[in-house]
This record gives sequence, C-alpha cells and structure tokens, in this order.
Amino acid sequence: MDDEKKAHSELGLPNPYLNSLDGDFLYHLGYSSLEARNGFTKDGVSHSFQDVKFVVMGGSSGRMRSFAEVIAREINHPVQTAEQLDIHRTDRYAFYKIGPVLSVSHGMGVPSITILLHEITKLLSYAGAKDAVLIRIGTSGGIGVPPGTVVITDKTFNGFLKEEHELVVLGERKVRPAVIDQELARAIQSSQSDARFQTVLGGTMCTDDFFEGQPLNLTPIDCNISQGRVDGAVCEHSDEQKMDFLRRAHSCGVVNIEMECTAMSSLCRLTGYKCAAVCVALLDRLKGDQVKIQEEEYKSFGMRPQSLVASFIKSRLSS
Ligand SMILES: O=P(O)(O)O[C@H]1O[C@H](CO)[C@@H](O)[C@H]1O
Ligand SMILES: O=c1cc[nH]c(=O)[nH]1
Repeated sequence: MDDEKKAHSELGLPNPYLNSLDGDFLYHLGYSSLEARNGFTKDGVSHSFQDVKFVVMGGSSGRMRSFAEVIAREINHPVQTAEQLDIHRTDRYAFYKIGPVLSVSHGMGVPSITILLHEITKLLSYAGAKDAVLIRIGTSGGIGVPPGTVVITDKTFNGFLKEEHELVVLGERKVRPAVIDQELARAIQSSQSDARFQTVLGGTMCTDDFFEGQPLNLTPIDCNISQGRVDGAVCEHSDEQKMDFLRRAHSCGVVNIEMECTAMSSLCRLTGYKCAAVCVALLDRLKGDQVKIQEEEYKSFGMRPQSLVASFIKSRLSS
C-alpha cells in the first residue's frame, strides 16, 4: 500500500487529499480538525466530540433546539436548557451537544444537507467517533398513508424511482448507490414507546424541489415529475400526470416524499456511517397538494419523530 492510501485509510474517509491538509477548517460549522481531535471549550467547560454516538438532524433550527431539550431530559443529562447545550459557531446550522448526542439543523434540500454531511462526517472522523449513527428527523408528504404517520425509511429513491443519488461533478453526471441500513431502520421502529401514533417502514423518494421536480433535464417530463405539485408558481404537467406518477411511485414501495434522503444515504454509505430517516407525513399526496395543517397539529406531528428517535437513543445507550 502506498503512503497516500495508508494515510487515507487511517482517517477512514474516501478522500486521500485530506491527508495533505495542515489543518482542516470546517467553514460552515466553524470548528477545526484540531478542535475535533483535542476537544473545545465553551463557557470554561471542555467538551470532546470523541464521545459522539448519535447525530440527529432535521431541517429547521427550532426542531433541533426542541430535540436538544427532549433528549437531554430523556437521558438525564446534567444540563437541560437549549441555551447551555448550544455550541453553534456560525449561523448556517443550529448545533447542540447533549453528551453523546449532537442535534443539528440541515436546512432544506440536498445542497444544504450535503454541505453539513461532508463537514460533520469529517468532524466525527477527526474526533475518532467513527461508530456514530446519523438520523434525520423530518417532515414529508405521505403517499397512501394517513397524515401523522411516521415513516422509517427502508429504501431511498430519487425522482426517477431509482435507489440512486445523482450529481454533476466536473461537468459529468455521477450516479451513486443510495442504500440505507435495514437493521437500524427496524431497530428504530421497534423502540417506539409512545403508542399514540402509527409507524411504517417504507420507501422514501427524495426530490430537488418541493413543488415541481428535478432540475436535471435527463428524461421525459412524465418520468420525472417528482413531488409533481400543481400548486407552485409554475406547472407544466397535468394533474392526471401527477396522479399517475404518484400511484406509480406508491406501487414501487414509496410511502413518503422529502428532499434529502438519497444524498444522506449515498454519502453515509461512502463515508462508512450508518444512517436513518424518520419523517412524519403531513398530508396524503394522493388526496391533494396543499399543506393545510393547523399549527397545533403541525407541532404535535413534529414531536413524533423526536419522541421515537429519543426512545431509540435511550434504549441504545442503556444496552
Ligand atoms: O421537515 P424537513 O426536515 O425540513 O424536511 C422536509 O421539509 C422541507 C420542505 O418543506 C424539505 O427539507 C423536506 O425534506
Ligand atoms: O409534501 C411535502 C411535505 C413536507 N416535505 C416535503 O418535501 N414534501
């Protein structure tokens, strides 16, 4: 094995160029590789990232603030307020550390979550926390499931209904497998302690837009309308085409649609981290496009993935 490969395998990430960096500054998180390795201080208290076992991520900063407090209570962490658990250094992503759990926002869509995933997997690898598990807690549009159902993803599909993540690198199309850990998905489902809501294991389709479809113009429109809403500012497909596509997706095993899962599953597969997606369905897309949910119901639905993932983490930490 040559030197470059040897050093690469020591860090465990598939990028040999990382070995030639003097130090790596994780620009969107505001932390450096040195702090990841040696720890950091906040309010005079030293912390380490080496003990991180779970990284829980979700689109909004408010949700991740709430999850920081939920998990702090659940695991009896000595510090329980979000203000004291907050370790954010930049205003890109909310960032909380609750003992072995990081609670981090990822923004909306693939470009935002992939930036976070590159930096957070480097942070974990520099810190020596290679066994950490990454879990996305989100909202989604259901297909053929009642609103409020919590979907634990067992397959991730792109807008072409393939278990792949596509990206354009150096002017060329790159296709990566987007597969997710089955055992982890089942373990999360079986850790449910609150019986007041339904969970299902099922396929999740990831799209690059909430309204229309993918920006890539690679196949005819009828193969590629993704979320396919007819209530955006622009719509170039018919309601019938949308319904045909949603039914086709459902027949392939898709039970919900969101905007990050294939990027997460493909990047985690490459970096060697296990990941899962746990998303509540806000509506059934076979019945409409508008998310008309009332605020109270939105809040209570949003707590469901938090409660399930908190139970899972608690059971893993006590086993
Ligand atoms: O609730 P979050 O985690 O933001 O996830 C879903 O909600 C956003 C769209 O409303 C997209 O990011 C989608 O994936
Ligand atoms: O329909 C929906 C609801 C939430 N998030 C999505 O991406 N789609």
